[in-house]
Amino acid sequence: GAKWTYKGPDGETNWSKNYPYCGGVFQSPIDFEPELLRYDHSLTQIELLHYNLSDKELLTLVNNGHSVQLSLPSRMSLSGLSHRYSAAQLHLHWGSQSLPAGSEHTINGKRFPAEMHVVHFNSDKYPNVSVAADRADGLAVLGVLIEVGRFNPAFDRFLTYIDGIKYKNQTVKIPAFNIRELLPDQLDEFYRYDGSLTTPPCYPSVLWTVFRTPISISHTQFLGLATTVYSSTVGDDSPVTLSGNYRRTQNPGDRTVLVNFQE
Ligand SMILES: NS(=O)(=O)c1cc(-c2ccccc2)cc(-c2ccccc2)c1
Ligand SMILES: [Zn+2]
Repeated sequence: GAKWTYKGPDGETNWSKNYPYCGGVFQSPIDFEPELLRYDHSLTQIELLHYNLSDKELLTLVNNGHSVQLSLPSRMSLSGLSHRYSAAQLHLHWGSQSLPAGSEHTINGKRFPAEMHVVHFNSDKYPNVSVAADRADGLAVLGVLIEVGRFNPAFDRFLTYIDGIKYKNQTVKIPAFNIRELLPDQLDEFYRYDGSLTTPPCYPSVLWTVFRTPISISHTQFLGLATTVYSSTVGDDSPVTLSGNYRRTQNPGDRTVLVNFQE
């Protein structure tokens, strides 16, 4: 599809010119402001199936020019939702060295340094993520807020390889690992709402689950993420650092955000 960026003339205010859904309803991300939240005791826990991958298998890490993305096997899945959702990929959104706030979702206006998305598709109804991507019940994405603090060994399982994907369209195969270790210890408290892909084509096809508890990475790990990869291709005579790859928060409209916790 048409190229899009996070800054400049192809930036988010113009996405809807080529991607009409980006100007539509149920857009993500949103700010979790107190007035939007509604406690729902019937929200069931998310269960992660087969997240503990063997290091005998290889995953593809790619720089797609907009993010760093790790492929995931479809035998990894979520239960506890209305359908089974099988994993497809995980990727990140982050700030920059000078502006270290790059999460997509915000909590009462607080933007975190980064955010990880684990993308799953409804494998009860659809054969793969591409078919599911534009169906209203097609996708379930887990959002993990990332703060800077303690070093995160699980994060280094892929971060140590990003020197191999400095440029757009570069890929590297990495040994798989326990993806559960990338998620917060506590999965019991989360925000749940109906939204969209936060990048073009912005399909309103995502059931969002954003965990309340952030994970921590070290400042060095954050700088590694924010300063190593380029959005430009190898040989491009003016390399552009890939950073600040987050969409601003969208109008919630009359949506409420369900939460399974009370202050
Ligand atoms: N941010 S997100 O979780 O809504 C999301 C981001 C990206 C994305 C795309 C380009 C560069 C970087 C990130 C792709 C998808 C996607 C999910 C299912 C099927 C197709 C695409 C979903
Ligand atoms: Zn994302």
